[in-house]
Amino acid sequence: MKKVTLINHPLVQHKLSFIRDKNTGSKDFRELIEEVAMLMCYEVTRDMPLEEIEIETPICTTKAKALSGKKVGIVPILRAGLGMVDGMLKLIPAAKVGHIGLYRDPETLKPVEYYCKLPSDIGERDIIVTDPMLATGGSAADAITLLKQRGAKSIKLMCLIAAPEGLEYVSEQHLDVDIYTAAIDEKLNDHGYIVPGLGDAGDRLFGTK
Ligand SMILES: O=P(O)(O)OC[C@H]1O[C@H](OP(=O)(O)OP(=O)(O)O)[C@H](O)[C@@H]1O
Ligand SMILES: O=c1cc[nH]c(=O)[nH]1
Ligand SMILES: [Mg+2]
Repeated sequence: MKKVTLINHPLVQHKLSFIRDKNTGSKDFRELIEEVAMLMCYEVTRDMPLEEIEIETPICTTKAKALSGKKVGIVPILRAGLGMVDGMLKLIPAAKVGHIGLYRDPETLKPVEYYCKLPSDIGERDIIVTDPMLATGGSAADAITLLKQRGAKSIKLMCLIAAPEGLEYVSEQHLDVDIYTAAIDEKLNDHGYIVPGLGDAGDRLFGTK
């Protein structure tokens, strides 16, 4: 199994509690997801390569560090993954954003694809797939398969809450993908929702319930 990293920074955990709370409305829910995504992005990009450059401070010339030109692609799984994009773009403004539209059929719980638009140089980018919820893992696994079919070679998955079932499924299907999550919850219920979870992330973000 590839690495699963639990991001248990106190700020992330604190904000996640308010995200889970059913009394948190859409405005606060959106803002908190954006903030947590930014904090998580800091960890997910920890292995970005650096190179040495020369700069001039007001005092003298010195060697300094800069990101070594490795390009990043952020790929949210629509809809809910969109909520994590702006926070990440604040830290990596040069990243390009691809979109994969999937919804989970409520009867079969299988993902259904309805949209895909990716940067043309996807194979040269470090891809971070975002989706707050990793439940059965079907949506994330299909999105990653699609990315690989389109040429992506370096892929990480970033979610907020993962069920053990989803972690196992994605890890089995994609041995080469590291997964980052802020929580590993107990289980799925009979409708495929994460317990305790946060409910339906897309509906809470966009007020569609
Ligand atoms: O791991 P899985 O069992 O596949 O479930 C997780 C998926 O379900 C949710 O999306 P949903 O189908 O509700 O679409 P939405 O984001 O448009 O609401 C969620 O955002 C994930 O994409
Ligand atoms: O708990 C869950 C499971 C799938 N999708 C969600 O939005 N929430
Ligand atoms: Mg939804």
